[in-house]
Amino acid sequence: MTSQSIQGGVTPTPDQIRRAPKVLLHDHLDGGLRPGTIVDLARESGYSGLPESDADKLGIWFREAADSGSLERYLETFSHTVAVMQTRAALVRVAAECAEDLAEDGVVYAEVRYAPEQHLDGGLSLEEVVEAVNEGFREGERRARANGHRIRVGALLTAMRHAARALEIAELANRYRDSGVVGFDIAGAEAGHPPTRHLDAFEYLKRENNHFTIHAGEAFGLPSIWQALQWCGADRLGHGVRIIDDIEVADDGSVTLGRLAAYVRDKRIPLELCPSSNLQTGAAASFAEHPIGLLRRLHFRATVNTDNRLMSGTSMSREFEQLVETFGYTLDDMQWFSVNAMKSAFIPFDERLAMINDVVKPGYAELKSEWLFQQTASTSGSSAGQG
Ligand SMILES: O=c1[nH]cnc2c1ncn2[C@H]1C[C@H](O)[C@@H](CO)O1
Ligand SMILES: [Zn+2]
Repeated sequence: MTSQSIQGGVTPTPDQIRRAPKVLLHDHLDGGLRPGTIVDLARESGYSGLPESDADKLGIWFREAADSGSLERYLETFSHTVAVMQTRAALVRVAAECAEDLAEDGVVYAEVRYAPEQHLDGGLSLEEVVEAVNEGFREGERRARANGHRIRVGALLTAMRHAARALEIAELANRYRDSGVVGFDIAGAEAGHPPTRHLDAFEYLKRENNHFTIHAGEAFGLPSIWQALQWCGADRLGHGVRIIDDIEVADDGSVTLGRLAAYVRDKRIPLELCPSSNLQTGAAASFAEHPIGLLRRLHFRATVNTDNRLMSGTSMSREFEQLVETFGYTLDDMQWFSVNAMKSAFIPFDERLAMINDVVKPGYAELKSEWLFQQTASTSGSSAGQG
């Protein structure tokens, strides 16, 4: 049953959280496979390295193995998902199911990322990888629509920061920018792999007026965020959660921002926050202690994301359920995060605006009106009883 929170907003039920229009900017294709699909694809391709052959047990294995407190060990689990994503058919299936699963969870717009260079072992070219994933996303969008859900999915092409193919992948992203690819990213182990090693790729994208985000401020702190913004020119920060290291909260509750934190807030740099993932890699100790609470209060351009649904056993709804439970967030807070994310998307301004005005805001208005009607019904019910 819906209730009214102390802030005066409406505290959403789990069902309302699922139905609320959500916007996702940070989700890895190879971190979101259905366990049953991994088992199927391993059987079809002859991959014998899976730690479990039963889908339920495999799902648990991923969550536990990723729960190590270290980003490096978390990333090791991707060897199994990447291993079964080496053919055109596998990529189409995984991408289609990704779009379907997100739509089923009430996501209306998503940017899903993957590293094309990790899907070449079966003989595909970089172009064939991108085209297979695009085809899968379009198929998933169609199937979602047939099931009464509308979603738009754009791809972000990731380059691995320990490798040396960033410029090549940036060029690929640019070539497909009008065909399903909306931007570029770098990911992988952060410590020891500064983003400035890939300056040529970022400078190329800037010259092309293209968009990119950089994983920064997750396993490594402020220097990584500073480089991503001030040397590389990132439009958004993948995680960026360690910006908290530049924010001081005094005993009396007063807050002082350092120069970098002030810059991030003043320039409205979007933070792609991924709370559950951060708990697993050790970037935060608990939901209650996660910096998202403070960053939201201080009006940073904070967004809520899944990162890797398989490894964290999560979804957008689950992330929001925990935020609602921990911080008492209301439908207004959910709308604020969703509008923030939509404003920060890499699609053109007019399309972002249309999503905000025609999809996101009406969706929340409808959920809030459900609450109003429930209130009216219960009030008139009780007065009828009294009268
Ligand atoms: O949270 C992350 N930080 C850094 N790298 C990550 C994270 N989640 C996934 N990756 C890596 C592993 C994947 O194979 C790759 C492309 O999606 O991106
Ligand atoms: Zn990530």
